[in-house]
Amino acid sequence: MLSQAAMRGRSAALVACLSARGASGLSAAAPSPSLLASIRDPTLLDGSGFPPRAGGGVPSFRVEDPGAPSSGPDAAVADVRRMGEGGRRGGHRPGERGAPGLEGRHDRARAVVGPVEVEPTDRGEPGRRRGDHDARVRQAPGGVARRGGLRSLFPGLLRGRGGSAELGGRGFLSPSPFVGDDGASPRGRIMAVHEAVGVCALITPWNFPIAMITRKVGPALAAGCTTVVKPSELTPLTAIALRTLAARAGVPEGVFELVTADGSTTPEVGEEMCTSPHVRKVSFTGSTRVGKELMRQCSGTVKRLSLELGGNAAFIVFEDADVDQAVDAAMASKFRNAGQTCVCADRFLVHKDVEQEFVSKLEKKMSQLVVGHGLESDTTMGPLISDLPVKAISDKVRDALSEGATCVSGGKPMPSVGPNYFQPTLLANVSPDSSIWRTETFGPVVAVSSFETEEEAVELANDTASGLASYFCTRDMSRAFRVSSRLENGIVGVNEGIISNAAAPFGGVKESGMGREGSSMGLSEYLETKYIFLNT
Ligand SMILES: NC(=O)c1ccc[n+]([C@@H]2O[C@H](COP(=O)([O-])OP(=O)(O)OC[C@H]3O[C@@H](n4cnc5c(N)ncnc54)[C@H](O)[C@@H]3O)[C@@H](O)[C@H]2O)c1
Ligand SMILES: O=CCCC(=O)O
Repeated sequence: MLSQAAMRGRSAALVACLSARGASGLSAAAPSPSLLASIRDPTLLDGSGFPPRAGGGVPSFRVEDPGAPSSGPDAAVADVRRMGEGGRRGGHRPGERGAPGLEGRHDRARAVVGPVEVEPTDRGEPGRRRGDHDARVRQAPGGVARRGGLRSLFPGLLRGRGGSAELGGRGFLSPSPFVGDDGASPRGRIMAVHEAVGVCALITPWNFPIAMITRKVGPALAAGCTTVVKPSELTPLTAIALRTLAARAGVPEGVFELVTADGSTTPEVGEEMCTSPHVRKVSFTGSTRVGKELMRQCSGTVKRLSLELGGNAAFIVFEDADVDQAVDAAMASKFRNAGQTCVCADRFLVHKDVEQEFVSKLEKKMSQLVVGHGLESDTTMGPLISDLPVKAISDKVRDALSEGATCVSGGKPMPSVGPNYFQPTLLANVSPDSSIWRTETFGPVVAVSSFETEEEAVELANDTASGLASYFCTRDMSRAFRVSSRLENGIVGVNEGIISNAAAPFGGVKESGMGREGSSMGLSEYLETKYIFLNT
């Protein structure tokens, strides 16, 4: 077990080491002018509370507002040189645990308000608003309410495990007598203690830029670990704002560090994190392709590894389903974040007896979606993250149609709204061999295929390498249990499309990854168990 001081040293060493390569390898994030103009509190991005080190030739990279009507003129970018700039000192008593420290501080209001103003522009999704009756579609459960839940959950769990503010999770787990194989009387005590894993490198995606960080940093800090976060190059601003708020709330330096990198330098930073002997754990959320590469890189130093990877969720509507309820669940699951959610329903399997009713009711609901910029008050579906997925999804839709699918609605980009928008799209008669069925879509396309028997539906749902989430709708309780246990997924939603919750274990099986986030299992990912035999 590393002492806290040693962990701090190592965390600092890691950051220094990354930073030493910074002149060539690290970049600073700078918002595009239109993005900067829409951020109500730019001081969240300027590093107040922990002054950035002077330039040092660190290059900057542009961060675009995905919802902007066009990319806009390439005017001078603001100087928001940031992070990853070396060898900071600082103390992290595990009892203090930075992220929970956000609670109850005078900064709390800003902690809630600030990133909301950054996040819709950083990644484009509309936020939840007061009196919002469309919240199930509009909401970001990666959004602020759940982030609050994640922050407060882990310290509570830690206390529940016998840890305390002072012990920092190192409370003894029920000592028990040691009895030898010969059955002789006890000759000692078996004890087990939880200890922090150590320095954790955390790599996160763009689609929920705050929640994907707090899901990792929250339990890591609660366990007494120190962290270095590398956010997506597409959404570094929310991470910077979060780090600024953490510093303002009193999280010591060296405990929650941030390294920003652009697309070209990211692999180098990732490799450093995965191969450094100082890093004891890597937790990655992102694509299966990158996750597999990081897993390979981590093998050299046998790191603890958590992988939250891609999905391709099936959504089954059985003949006994309440079709209205199924349509609501489908809307919530599919159109959250414009379909850019790892647990979004992708493959809709609908029993042939209710297919027509389901498709026509879903089409009607989809026609009510309002597509636009996330900061506009009536928007219920925002943009895709860039024009690359617009092109990829257009190609998949075109291929599906050429393979016999029919386009019930949508099917096209929306250049009049902006370069990154795609119509909410409903395809019927989709072949299970088409690429839109076989690979994660990450966009607002409902692909429907029909089935006749439960056996067939389960087989089609499981016929994929991914195993993150699946959903099904039924009014038959026996079927609910039977099908839940047969689906090869880490998460199953029954008659419900939104399944994320801070208190629930979130994660996948098969090629969707390993480990869980949220719940007490999310905390265990950052704790080692040490067995101590005390001969009495
Ligand atoms: N299972 C989950 O909980 C979960 C949650 C959110 C997103 N996802 C998945 O993430 C994907 C979308 O996110 P994305 O496009 O940001 O994924 P991505 O894999 O492209 O990027 C994720 C992160 O990895 C970094 N990265 C990319 N190449 C790297 C490399 N060679 N070394 C180190 N880091 C590298 C990126 O900069 C980013 O920070 C989807 O597949 C989605 O399903 C999964
Ligand atoms: O994109 C994946 C994470 C979203 C969620 O927590 O539901």
